[in-house]
Amino acid sequence: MSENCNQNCNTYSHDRDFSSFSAKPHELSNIKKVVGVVSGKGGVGKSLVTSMLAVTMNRRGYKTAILDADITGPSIPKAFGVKGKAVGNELGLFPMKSKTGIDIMSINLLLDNDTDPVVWRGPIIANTVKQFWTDVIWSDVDFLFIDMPPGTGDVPLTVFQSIAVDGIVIVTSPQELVSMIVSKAVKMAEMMNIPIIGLIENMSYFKCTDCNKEYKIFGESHIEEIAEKHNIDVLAKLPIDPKVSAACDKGKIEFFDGNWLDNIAKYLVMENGGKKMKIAVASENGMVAEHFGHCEGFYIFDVEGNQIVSSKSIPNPGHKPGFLPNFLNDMGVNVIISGGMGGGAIDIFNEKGIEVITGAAGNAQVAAEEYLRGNLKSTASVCHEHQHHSECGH
Ligand SMILES: Nc1ncnc2c1ncn2[C@@H]1O[C@H](COP(=O)(O)OP(=O)(O)OP(=O)(O)O)[C@@H](O)[C@H]1O
Repeated sequence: MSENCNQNCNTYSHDRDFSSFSAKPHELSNIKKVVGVVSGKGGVGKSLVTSMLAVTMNRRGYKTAILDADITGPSIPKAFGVKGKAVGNELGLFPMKSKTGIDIMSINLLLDNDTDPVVWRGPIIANTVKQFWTDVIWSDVDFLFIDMPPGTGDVPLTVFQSIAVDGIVIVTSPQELVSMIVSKAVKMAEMMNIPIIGLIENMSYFKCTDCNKEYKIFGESHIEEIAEKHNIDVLAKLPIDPKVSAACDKGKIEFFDGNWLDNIAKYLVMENGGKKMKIAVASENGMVAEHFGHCEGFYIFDVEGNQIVSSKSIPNPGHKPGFLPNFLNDMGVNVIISGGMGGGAIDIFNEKGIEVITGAAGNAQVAAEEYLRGNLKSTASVCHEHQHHSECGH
């Protein structure tokens, strides 16, 4: 890790230097950035945030992976619906792939029975995590997210000593204890000289779907004051969302709908120097089309380093159920922007790991540029057949 960095620099751009860590990654691994997700105490949604971060970056076209270091409470495979046993050969152990291509390694993918409890002592747990780093072949990973063991005790400390983590995200919930818990996590990061990317407050509020009112179920948040005290950023506030917990329970976290992690995604993209991606905009006379399925054509914008470097316009090849999302996926599109879109098309895009932005309007290129600046948020609006006479691309 760079000598120039201290915990206050709030950046995690480091040259990969593994010399000061006790464990080296597998020689066939190629990992660009390692982001640890920590919590001062259990049950605040650390695993959920880890999963959503990996999904969010995967949707942006990055190769992402999750190392489930929460050995005694491994919940990542279940959230992704990944079952079975990870395989290995004489070279090493291979992670298992989620439906949208996220690499996952977890103790639950090695146990005979995933309901077997892991009743190991701290050093064995820490050693297992170390092996997930040294013995697993993580090939061509842009972002490896580590779901850290909960708390700030011996096990996470040993893991941090072993693995070259580029930065950590601290997950909290809005409770009285938070100030103390965050302080502990910050101190741990300081001791290890690991940059803190920022704070994520989970279960921040609950939004009533009938009246749209927000209720602070766990009380008022003090996250801003806490963040200011430690000179770190609040990157996201996640609501309590029954759809999210249902998605976890059904193994479908990859298909969550929500843009709560856009800020942190933007930050990670910038820190990675931007990247190549393709944005498609459903268009009508150069403007964002109101209805995806029956749009005139698509602008395809090639992006490098967060800038549009080229664009082309292609006619709509025809509207058949399910056809267009697959067509755009085959073109390597990572993001689709439209006015409205049918639920069926949104589901297929989500399954393919393509980010969907609906509710956009105005000039097509400006919409793509606004997306890149982080200013274009999806309204998540779904067209229904009766509203648009089946024109939204079901
Ligand atoms: N914002 C949320 N909305 C709805 N459900 C949530 C939310 N956050 C977490 N949950 C649910 O709460 C449970 C605990 O979350 P999770 O496993 O992510 O916590 P954790 O901090 O990793 O726990 P531990 O530290 O014990 O491993 C899960 O069932 C998850 O689906």
